[in-house]
Amino acid sequence: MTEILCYTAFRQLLQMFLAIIFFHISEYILAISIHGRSSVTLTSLLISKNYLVAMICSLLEYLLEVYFFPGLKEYWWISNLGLVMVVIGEIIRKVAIVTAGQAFTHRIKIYHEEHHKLVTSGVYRFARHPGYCGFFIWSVGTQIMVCNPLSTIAFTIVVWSFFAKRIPYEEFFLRQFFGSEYDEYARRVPSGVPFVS
Ligand SMILES: C[S@@+](CC[C@H](N)C(=O)[O-])C[C@H]1O[C@@H](n2cnc3c(N)ncnc32)[C@H](O)[C@@H]1O
Repeated sequence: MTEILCYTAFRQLLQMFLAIIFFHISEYILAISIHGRSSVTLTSLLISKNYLVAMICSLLEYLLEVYFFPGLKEYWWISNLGLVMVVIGEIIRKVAIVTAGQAFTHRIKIYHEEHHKLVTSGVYRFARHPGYCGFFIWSVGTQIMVCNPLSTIAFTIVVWSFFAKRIPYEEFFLRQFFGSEYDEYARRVPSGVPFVS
């Protein structure tokens, strides 16, 4: 039992830490390579206080469950499904960042800059918010990967609610910037986040 527990905990926690480290460092490096070092701050690491609290809660849940209910962590098909979600979510998000290029800023633009063009090509042909779609899949995937039932539900609700508010706010400005071009784009392409129109 100790052996299984050690192997399971070691592998799942290692996968989670690697996923998190890779996500944040690649996000920062991409931001620097697209916008230049002088325009990028540490906020591009995307590590907020709320995010840290969520990750610490998920780690606590993991440690408590691996101790009290070790059997819960042995559903490897569920854990591997989470791993697949992490990889797919990461790919979708990074492809979105590269496709949008300079248009992809971590802070929502509220003033139209001349070089800001509407991106509707590549992955933006299939979803208006592939970056958010990718993050949603990635974040929920991290919790499925470590077989954390409570955090899976909590992450789904919290991340979904965050995007359900952020998307209309972001689109309010996109409609101001691009007018009917954005209306027409929004009519034909889904948001990419479930149940957000
Ligand atoms: C964090 S990025 C997220 C982009 C997009 N919502 C996504 O999930 O891929 C936010 C910035 O992207 C810009 N943006 C969002 N969709 C865009 C599009 N289709 N074309 C150009 N800029 C876009 C917004 O103006 C905002 O400043």
